[in-house]
Amino acid sequence: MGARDERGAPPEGDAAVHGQALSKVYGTGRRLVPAVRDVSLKVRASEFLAIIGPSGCGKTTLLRMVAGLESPTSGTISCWGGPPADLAREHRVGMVFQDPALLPWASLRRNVEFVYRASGRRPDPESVDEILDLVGLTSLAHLRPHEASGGMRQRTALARALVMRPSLLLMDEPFGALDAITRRRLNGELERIWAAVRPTTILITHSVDEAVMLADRIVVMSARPATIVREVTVPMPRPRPAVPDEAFHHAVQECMEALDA
Ligand SMILES: Nc1ncnc2c1ncn2[C@@H]1O[C@H](COP(=O)(O)OP(=O)(O)OP(=O)(O)O)[C@@H](O)[C@H]1O
Repeated sequence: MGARDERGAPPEGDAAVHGQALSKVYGTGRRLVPAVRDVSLKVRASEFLAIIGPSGCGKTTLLRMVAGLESPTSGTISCWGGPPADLAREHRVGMVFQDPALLPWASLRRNVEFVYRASGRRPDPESVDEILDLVGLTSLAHLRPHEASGGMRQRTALARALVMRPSLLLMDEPFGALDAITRRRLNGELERIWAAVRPTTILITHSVDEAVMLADRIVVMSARPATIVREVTVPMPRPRPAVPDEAFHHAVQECMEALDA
């Protein structure tokens, strides 16, 4: 596999993320927990991939291997042709979790700026302004997390993940704790924000509708240990239609069938 180039584009013919025969078994001795089994997947640069599957099947484990936070028991994983940990070290990975984990004493803006400080850099005010504008927080950036709504806190988490323009955006149930109305609104906003930045993205979600609304391709996993049971391509144009169309319903149906199989 070739070396990465500076623009973040994968070398010709390579995937941005490439996992080959990935397996992960937790534990030792007689207390082994197989979490992921023989998963091979490629994610193209600027592709939006969603992962769905039964609760506890191993989705987070797979994402953690892509992030370089967990080593596979067997198989290989590379990001832009190198080890995932290299990408993380270069601050080219943005992550969003269900819990936004913001600093409670700092304003939303300072929470975004903190990403720079945590990586030993000075905050770039222009980039911070730009990302706050993109996530719709400009006029609310002075609030502290406890003064903000759940949706605002999750928008802040998204701004933190995107402010340093990562090559790779990894999201693990980012809207799982939000009410249905806020979640739906944020899905629409995420699609708009993502289209403006277009990082290579992997989203874990329990919502089939959310996966279809946002992703170019959906990987459906089996019960634990997670294996890929189906890949569903979502042929809908972007921006995605506000009202679900036939292609939407068809993709949802395909995912549901794969989950029920
Ligand atoms: N650090 C760990 N040590 C031991 N077992 C673990 C560890 N992390 C996860 N597991 C186990 O691996 C399995 C897969 O967990 P994982 O969190 O990857 O699943 P998931 O599909 O993301 O779950 P959910 O949908 O509920 O978020 C579970 O049985 C879990 O208990």
